[in-house]
Amino acid sequence: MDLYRFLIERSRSSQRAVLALVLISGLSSGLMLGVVNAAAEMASNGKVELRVVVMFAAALALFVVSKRKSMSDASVAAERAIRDIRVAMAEKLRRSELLFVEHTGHGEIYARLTQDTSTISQSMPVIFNGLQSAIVVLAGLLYILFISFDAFLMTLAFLAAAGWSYMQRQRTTMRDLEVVIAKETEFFDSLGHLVDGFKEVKISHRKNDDVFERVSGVAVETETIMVRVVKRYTNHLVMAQTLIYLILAVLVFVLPSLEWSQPQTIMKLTAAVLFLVAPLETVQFAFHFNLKAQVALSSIRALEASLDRALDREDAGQPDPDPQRFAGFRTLELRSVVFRYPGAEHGFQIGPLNLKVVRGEATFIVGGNGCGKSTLLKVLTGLYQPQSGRILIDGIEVAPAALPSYRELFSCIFADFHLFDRLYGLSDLDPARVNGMIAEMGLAGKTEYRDGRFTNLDLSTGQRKRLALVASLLEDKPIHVFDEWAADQDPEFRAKFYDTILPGLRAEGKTILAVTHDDRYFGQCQQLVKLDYGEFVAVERPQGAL
Ligand SMILES: Nc1ncnc2c1ncn2[C@@H]1O[C@H](COP(=O)(O)OP(=O)(O)OP(=O)(O)O)[C@@H](O)[C@H]1O
Repeated sequence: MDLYRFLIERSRSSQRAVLALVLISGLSSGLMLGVVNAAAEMASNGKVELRVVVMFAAALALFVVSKRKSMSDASVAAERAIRDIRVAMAEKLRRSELLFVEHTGHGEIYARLTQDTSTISQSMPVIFNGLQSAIVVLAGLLYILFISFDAFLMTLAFLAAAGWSYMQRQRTTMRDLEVVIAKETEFFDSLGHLVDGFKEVKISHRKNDDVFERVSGVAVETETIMVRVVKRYTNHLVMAQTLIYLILAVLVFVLPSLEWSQPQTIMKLTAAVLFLVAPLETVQFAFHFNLKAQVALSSIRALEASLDRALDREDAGQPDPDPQRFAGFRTLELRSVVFRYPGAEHGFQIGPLNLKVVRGEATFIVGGNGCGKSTLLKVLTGLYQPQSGRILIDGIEVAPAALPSYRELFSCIFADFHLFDRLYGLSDLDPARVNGMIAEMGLAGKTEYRDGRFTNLDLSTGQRKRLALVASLLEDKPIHVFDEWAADQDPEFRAKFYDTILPGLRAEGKTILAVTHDDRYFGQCQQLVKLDYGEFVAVERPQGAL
């Protein structure tokens, strides 16, 4: 039922109007059967009356109008459904917590938003067509009932047998389709590894073979299940058609031997049963697509439910964050903050941590690999919410509802930053100023800011970081966060970063939080924080600090 509600909600016409159109087109088609049969009978008696011709024309006109309108509504509804799902999911995705997105495979999101949505959209017109055909079948059955009760009972019994046999298999098919959907997610994931890890794959033929085997293996598994599903479907289709032909056989071979049967009645019944063949096939087709669409919709709903659970409560349903709310801050503090990664049995933990960051100062964070420096930055910037402890601005706790505004304080270049081709979130930029900054970063001739986007992002890691720095400086936020920014720079840019850029930012009143290993530049910070296994082992003012 979820699927029907979903389809009808997105139809242009009201729910009743859609059902009325389906009913009218089905009934008008049934009416044509009756009229044609009546005309045939009249023709055999020598004259076809004008009223029959008029009735046929009226039924045909009704059929054309209602069929066209209902089919176009179905297609519009299908496109609307895709748009609705995609927009709603993207909306939920952008409001969800970072941890959820980090832990959800890309394959899961892509498969739901591409494969499953198109399954639903392709199914919708077929399902609407199936509904109309079901009405035609119903009208045909009524017509048979009108001619002969025995023939009606027989046809009904045959159809019920076909329906019952179909229902028996439906659960198995549904389970198969669910497995196919899971396999498709796996396929997207393994394909993602092939593309993202292309260098590694290209350089080692054994790795190449293994990854390819995984991709093709999943494709073969999907094929095997789909072949099973399609075979079951075609078997059923053939069986249902065979039943129809059996009905015909009974009509033409058995009924004439019965005393009461008239040749004209048998002719009419034969025409009526033949008339049912095509709509019955359409109904079966629609059942098959209905099953596929239902399974696709359930998997979309499952991802939607996960997104709802992962909704960043502070980000959802709130007015837009206010970037100015904390912009004039003097101090930022962590008090007894503890953050632990959920899920894993011994999830990594940082804290309890106490730290005070003063406006206009630079805090450098140092520590060994995996000691929690990036995690600390995500907690400090409000991207991860601590399990306990508080974040204070000027001595006042940042309430959960204020977190989105708090996050607006920061401009970050994380170690795994994403370089956008456009300066999203910035408007009225002077391209000459942007290009001047690009030149200062030594990127002139490599990329350019033109027509609102960077002309080239195929840069070295260090160059990409420099371009990210241009974007970050343009954002003009009160706090700059750098996660090992200088690690990929040559000595010249490293020196420029520590000796010119950071002091320049401080001179503008900006606060700096930087993860670094460059001990020769520790004199450029006012606070040095040493982290070990998630705990601070030292928080000090380095010698020679300015
Ligand atoms: N999304 C995550 N889910 C679960 N555990 C994570 C996640 N991200 C990081 N970790 C774990 O947290 C620990 C600290 O990682 P983090 O990236 O904060 O360290 P780091 O000090 O920045 O390391 P590096 O210097 O190597 O960048 C690691 O053991 C890592 O496995």
